[in-house]
Amino acid sequence: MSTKLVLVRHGQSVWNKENRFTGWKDVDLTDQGREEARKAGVLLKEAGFEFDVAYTSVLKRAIRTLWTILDNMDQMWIPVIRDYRLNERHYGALQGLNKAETAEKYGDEQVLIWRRSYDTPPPKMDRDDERYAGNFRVYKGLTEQEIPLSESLKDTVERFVPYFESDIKPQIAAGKQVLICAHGNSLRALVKYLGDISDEEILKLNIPTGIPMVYELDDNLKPIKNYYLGDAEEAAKAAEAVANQGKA
Ligand SMILES: O=C(O)[C@H](O)COP(=O)(O)O
Repeated sequence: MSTKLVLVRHGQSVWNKENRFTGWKDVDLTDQGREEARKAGVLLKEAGFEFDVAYTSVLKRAIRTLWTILDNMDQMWIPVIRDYRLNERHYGALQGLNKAETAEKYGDEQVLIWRRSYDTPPPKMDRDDERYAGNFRVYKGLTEQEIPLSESLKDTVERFVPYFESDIKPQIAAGKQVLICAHGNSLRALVKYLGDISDEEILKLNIPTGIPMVYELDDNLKPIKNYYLGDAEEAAKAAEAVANQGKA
């Protein structure tokens, strides 16, 4: 028997459009992002998905994408769990900077390391920075250790995977159809873990906005196969465009 798990990166956000490092900044979707979310909902509905529970981050670009998907599937009634552990990887002091301009200043190679290396985090944000997540009510219940100043993908794996194991995996194991709506790098963290992808290989993975990614899992919840719903060529092109965002 195979179980399906669906992952969706939020639709295009305002800072995706402006090509700025976003991380934990709570920016909303653009009109294009809303349209991507609508299309994702239609694709999932047409493919016959019936979700039992959905998980998302505490960032509005992912939450609104999830709402839009469920609205278009007429499944807004299912339980939705928001948790900061699904948040985007924290981009540290880079948050807010333009990616191409940062590449002009520091070089494509350095920006690739900050964006895609497994264990090199971007430069840290200071705790007295107004952007520090501890200043926002949504994160008030977290300890200082839980509020990142910057994260590598490895740090994001260490934040997200234990939550996946303790909270999401038991639902899948119980036969529930689960939808996860999150972010480019928090989903890369999960994909790395699910597929046991090496630290080197994960560098090449870029996840496009708003395209549902379906995982078929075996009884041990190991992936049998995974694919994007809809036009595969369009998904590949969109992933390539994400890869190029960090070039001068
Ligand atoms: O946080 C961000 O800027 C994006 O959501 C993901 O960015 P990346 O593709 O540059 O890692």
